[in-house]
Amino acid sequence: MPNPAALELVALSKRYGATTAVDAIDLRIAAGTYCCLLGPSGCGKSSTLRMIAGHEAASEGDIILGNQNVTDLPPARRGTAMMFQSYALFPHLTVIDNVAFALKMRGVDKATRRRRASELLDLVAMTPYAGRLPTQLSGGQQQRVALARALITEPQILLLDEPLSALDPFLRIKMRAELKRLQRELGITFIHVTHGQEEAMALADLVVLMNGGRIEQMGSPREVFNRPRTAFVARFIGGHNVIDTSSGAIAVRADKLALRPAESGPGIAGTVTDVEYQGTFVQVVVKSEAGEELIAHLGEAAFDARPVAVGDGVTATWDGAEAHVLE
Ligand SMILES: Nc1ncnc2c1ncn2[C@@H]1O[C@H](COP(=O)(O)OP(=O)(O)OP(=O)(O)O)[C@@H](O)[C@H]1O
Repeated sequence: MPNPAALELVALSKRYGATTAVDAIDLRIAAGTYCCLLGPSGCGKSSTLRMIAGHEAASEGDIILGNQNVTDLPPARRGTAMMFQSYALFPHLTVIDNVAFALKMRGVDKATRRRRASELLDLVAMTPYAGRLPTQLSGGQQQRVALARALITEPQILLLDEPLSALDPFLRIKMRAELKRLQRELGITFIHVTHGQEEAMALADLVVLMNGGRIEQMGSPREVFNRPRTAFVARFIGGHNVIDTSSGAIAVRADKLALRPAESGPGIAGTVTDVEYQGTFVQVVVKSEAGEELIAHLGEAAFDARPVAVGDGVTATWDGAEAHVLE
């Protein structure tokens, strides 16, 4: 693999007629990073990815890969490769011919093509399936072939558009671990579009959370989870309560909320509306007098020490140090 290069987006925008899908975003991704573009449907993740790939022209701004401005280069000359959600394998070609396809297009001789394709099949543990057709493979196997096919051009950056969304939950978690392993082994940059916050947290070195065509917050999963900048981030990333106080909105993690008996001092008074046992914790939903829902994740021992039931009056409290002021 060639030396991986850093990627920089400079005031990058995409407009479709009157719709601004991506609104002047600035982003720098260090070489060898696993980056997840995360956000709700329509926030501009795929448009950003397609502009990096060159499948979509930028309306404004620049895409710099290493020290080359690739904004106006065709996809094949950028040093990027894309893996699609549908895998897009050629149904009439065997697994090995699917993987070798890009090299054939580039006029590479047959022996070299076969050797490189075999190496990549080995990398994704698909060597025993080299002679099969795509229809004779499971979803997870098709995905491995699609990965091998994208990697054969030795990209500096692999772009993945919702790569796990077609898989069942069990396979999704298994393939998620494989993607991470592959990225670590290859040492190249992966940019992975997802709307799943759990997926992004599990995979990313860098989470880029988008909202309405802009970057709402970026950082390591722990930074974003522990220091959400806005109410949108706290809600989207989950596991937080967004609470309006007299001095503005704050976020408090569900596992940092404690429940005391009713009228036991400062806090938010409310009524328990739901109790769910979740194995490692008990989720208690409290409806405040103002009608807001608060979620508390109590450790099993803490719950057993002071159990609550639906209909109980409680006061939700938190340590001041656990309250994150939101913009
Ligand atoms: N080809 C297009 N023509 C017109 N509008 C488009 C086109 N592609 C995307 N859009 C619009 O641009 C905005 C961003 O779309 P984009 O596909 O980038 O979002 P996304 O975050 O990837 O969403 P999803 O998770 O649903 O794929 C949306 O409002 C979408 O409707």
